[in-house]
Amino acid sequence: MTDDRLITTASTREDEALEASIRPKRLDEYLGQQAVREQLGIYIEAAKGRGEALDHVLIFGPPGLGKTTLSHVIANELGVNLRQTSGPVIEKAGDLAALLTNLQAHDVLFVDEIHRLSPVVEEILYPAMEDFQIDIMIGEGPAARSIKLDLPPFTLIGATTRAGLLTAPLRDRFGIVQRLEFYSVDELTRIVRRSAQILGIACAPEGAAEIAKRSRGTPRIANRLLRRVRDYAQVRAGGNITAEVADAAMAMLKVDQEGFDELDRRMLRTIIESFDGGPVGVESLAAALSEERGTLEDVIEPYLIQQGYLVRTARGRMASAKAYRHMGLKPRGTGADMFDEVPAGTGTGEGL
Ligand SMILES: Nc1ncnc2c1ncn2[C@@H]1O[C@H](COP(=O)(O)OP(=O)(O)OP(=O)(O)O)[C@@H](O)[C@H]1O
Ligand SMILES: [Mg+2]
Repeated sequence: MTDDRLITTASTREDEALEASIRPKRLDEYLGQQAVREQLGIYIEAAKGRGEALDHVLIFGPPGLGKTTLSHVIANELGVNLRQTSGPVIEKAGDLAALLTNLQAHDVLFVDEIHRLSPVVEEILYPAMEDFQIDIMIGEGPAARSIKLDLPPFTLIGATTRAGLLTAPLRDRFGIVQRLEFYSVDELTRIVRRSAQILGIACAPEGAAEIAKRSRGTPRIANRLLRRVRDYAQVRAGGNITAEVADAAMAMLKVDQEGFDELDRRMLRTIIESFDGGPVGVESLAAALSEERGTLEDVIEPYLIQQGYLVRTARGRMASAKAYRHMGLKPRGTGADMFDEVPAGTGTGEGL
């Protein structure tokens, strides 16, 4: 269902095609994520200086924030090959063993959706990460025996949308853990301007800013909106993306001032109207919206929470006063606006 969302964070075939040209390849083209870039820059330089493989890296953050991109950037900066796979694709221990034994010294093995590795496969990964060794079983039945293979020193880069789903032993084996944050409007403006330049799109700075503002803090969405606004500009406005053209295009696309689309608004409206503002459990909410729980948790709510529209409590999700106002409704007297006005940790005083 979410696949036809314009602002879906999942990548589409059109994305993939343009990907190659606009995906940053070096650390200095990777915009935003200041702290992550600075730290990784140091770790990479240090590992290269010592002539060692970079320590294993875990990257987590919501879809479309640049996990895959960053992994490629790291391999490029290290000057090594990157082999790419993903958790659900590695079915048998042997699949992983084949990947590992084909690596060259200091190569990067990128495992996307690493939280979806099967437990048997994960077991193989532990000694591989720790000692660059794997135990594999040869043969079956009574004749079966286990042999130890040495691996070249390599760097495992794992990416996941939710670090909470990783088992503790796996998580502990990553020396470097980086969390990607939603991008600021300024950062996204720079990303839009860079993409427009590469794709040869005439985009005024104010037009780029307008697109950036509605991109839900997410570069993938920013790049996609840029392409849709370009189509509109080409047909209706002589090809130039100004602030007004961007605004008109986005109105047509039904992306509102905050970058929310139908599904975001439906989620907020459902909490407010069907569940009296919450708290409502994520399962009930998913059922009411006919969406998968995972989609709500990974794709929709992180940004709503970060922006303060949604509050996650032990008893479920609640709409904040900001959400009521955004939907053109008057906030409830108690719970809802309490979360909006009272700074965290100041207790329950005010509203009650
Ligand atoms: N820091 C950045 N600077 C510029 N462009 C970026 C940056 N991060 C990501 N992008 C762009 O955003 C798009 C999506 O990034 P990417 O595919 O790396 O996201 P992801 O986190 O791997 O998403 P998913 O969880 O769906 O796999 C890419 O097209 C890339 O060009
Ligand atoms: Mg990815």
